[in-house]
Amino acid sequence: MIAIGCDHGGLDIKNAVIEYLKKNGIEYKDYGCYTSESVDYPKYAYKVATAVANKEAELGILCCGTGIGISIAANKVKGIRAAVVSNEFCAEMTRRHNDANILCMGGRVINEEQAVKFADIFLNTPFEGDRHNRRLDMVSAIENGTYEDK
Ligand SMILES: O=C(CO)[C@H](O)[C@H](O)COP(=O)(O)O
Repeated sequence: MIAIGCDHGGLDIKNAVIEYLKKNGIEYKDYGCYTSESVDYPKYAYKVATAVANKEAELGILCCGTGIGISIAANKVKGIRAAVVSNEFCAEMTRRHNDANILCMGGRVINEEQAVKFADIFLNTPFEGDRHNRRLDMVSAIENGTYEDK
């Protein structure tokens, strides 16, 4: 299951991605928001990030105006690696190298077609493992307060 959410700035691209998920028979849960009324992005970041961190969802997608605020908020949840993406290369590499578990995009930065393309790449690209595991272990150690700078 894919967890998806947005604020008012990301609503249109989120809806475009939802259409893509439906067309491709990909199971998803939409955590809101659902209208263009102004809302606060941390609320939706928290809902999607906790669903991913608790393994209720395999991956998440979050959209706000820039993708930045909602990624900052999502990354406060332990175990989350949320990445803002605005090109195809980064959509691919954040899965291959960073094992990102939430894709963040900005509705004031990219269009609906790009959002669907980046989501498609993100959802279909595997993590490469190998040397990247060592680096992600270091990231986890920073998160857990056990990192030793030597
Ligand atoms: O991009 C965002 C956060 O990074 C928000 O969507 C943006 O800040 C909302 O702005 P406004 O309240 O002016 O519509």
